[in-house]
Amino acid sequence: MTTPAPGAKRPARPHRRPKKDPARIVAFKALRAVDERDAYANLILPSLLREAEQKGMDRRDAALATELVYGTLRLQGTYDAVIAACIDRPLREVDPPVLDVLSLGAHQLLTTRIPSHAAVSATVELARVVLGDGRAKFVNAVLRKISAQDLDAWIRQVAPPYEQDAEDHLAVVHSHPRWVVSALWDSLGRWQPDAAGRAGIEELLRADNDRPAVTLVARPGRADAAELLDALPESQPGRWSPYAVRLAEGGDPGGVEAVKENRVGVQDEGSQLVAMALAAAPLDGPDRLWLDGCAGPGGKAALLGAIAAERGAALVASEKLPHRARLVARALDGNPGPYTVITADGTKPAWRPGSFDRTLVDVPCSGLGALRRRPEARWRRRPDDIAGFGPLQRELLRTAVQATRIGGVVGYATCSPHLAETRAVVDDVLRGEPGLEWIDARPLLPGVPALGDGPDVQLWPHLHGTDAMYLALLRRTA
Ligand SMILES: C[S@@+](CC[C@H](N)C(=O)[O-])C[C@H]1O[C@@H](n2cnc3c(N)ncnc32)[C@H](O)[C@@H]1O
Repeated sequence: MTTPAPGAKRPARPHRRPKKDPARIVAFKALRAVDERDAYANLILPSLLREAEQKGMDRRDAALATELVYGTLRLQGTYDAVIAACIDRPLREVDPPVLDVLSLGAHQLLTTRIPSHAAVSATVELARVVLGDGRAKFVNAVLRKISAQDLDAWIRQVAPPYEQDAEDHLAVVHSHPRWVVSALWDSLGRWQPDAAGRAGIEELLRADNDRPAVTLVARPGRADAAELLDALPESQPGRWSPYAVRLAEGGDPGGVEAVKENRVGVQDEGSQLVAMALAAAPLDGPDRLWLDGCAGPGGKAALLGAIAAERGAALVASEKLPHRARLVARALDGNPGPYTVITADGTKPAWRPGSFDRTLVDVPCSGLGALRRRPEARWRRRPDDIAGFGPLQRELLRTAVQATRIGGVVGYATCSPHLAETRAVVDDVLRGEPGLEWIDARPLLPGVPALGDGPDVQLWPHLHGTDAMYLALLRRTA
């Protein structure tokens, strides 16, 4: 081989086709769908994985794609701050697909164990496939800057010091919008005043970024937790609910026979506790007919239906949206006792006042209590959404009260700890309805610690290992 003479033009490198890496391509497609079409990662990813598996993607690649999507979405706020420090224009001027590739690269470099050189080269190859060679060069340059230091060093560089602006610091470090940090901190301070310092809020924000275990519910009368624990290696009993079983990491509920038979469902332990507490609230007089007024997709309805059946009571499960009412019907299918699923607007009741002995309204809310399950939700929500839910939440609680007989019990639940969606709603309705008595919910969640000073309860991911469910129980007295 002859060496070119000094100064001679180098021969052009033969064009090499980029290597297609199925895991990263799936991860990129999922991020695009979340970004472009407001898709939910937990819905879009399984369908993309199925498609890729049909084309030969193996389980290891599927696991990598899953980790890349959830990890990138969870720490998006932190990665955005790092990427912004590595480019010379505002982030909003970067094309969204380029930003998605950069975020995937930042995640691999700063949070996974993938060696830096492999993270950069695999992400640049991805960029060549999905963005083209020109933009891949830009990706390469930015990723090389990111790889110059580790996550801690980047955070020291891009987050304001805690002492200077605590909320902004926490927002960058724990990748939550600032207003969400602020709302969660207010609520934690209200419920856990002794554990709402810096350490407390950081534990909560960290818990939002942890992947939650998949929890099953053994619907009473149809299955029991012991049967599941025997059948599922490395599964663990629930912490608080006797019906709960936590799957081992990576466990797939779709493969569990009892889930296929609908005797067992997938349900966070916090949701199980809400249904159990409503069912356990003391009642004078008959206990025959229960209502779930906001039932879709049917998790709580299925547990309530099973408990009601054991007691000889019937359940009416009502849901406004027809497609969600169909999910409720599926969740209740095979329930051992009587039940009816109806499609109805809970604010325009399809039942006579005072019909029910127990009523649950698990109202539509911001979902700020389930951020660990829906990593993209925190970036979609806006502070205005909270006020937007308020009138409907109050109206649904008021109609639930009217639906319940005197002496009966109403449960108001949200999957949000935001004070404007929890205490403030119940306080307002109580002010306008003199015939209501607040029931202390704490004794109805036996063994569950750190429930505050009552009478309502707020669960927390970092303290209870559940979603941040809120529950108030009211008895109709007049
Ligand atoms: C938080 S979800 C309920 C979750 C359910 N309890 C479970 O555990 O599976 C709230 C539900 O209320 C429904 N909804 C919204 N507005 C409603 C209304 N006006 N009347 C009845 N249901 C409504 C939503 O469609 C949604 O399915």
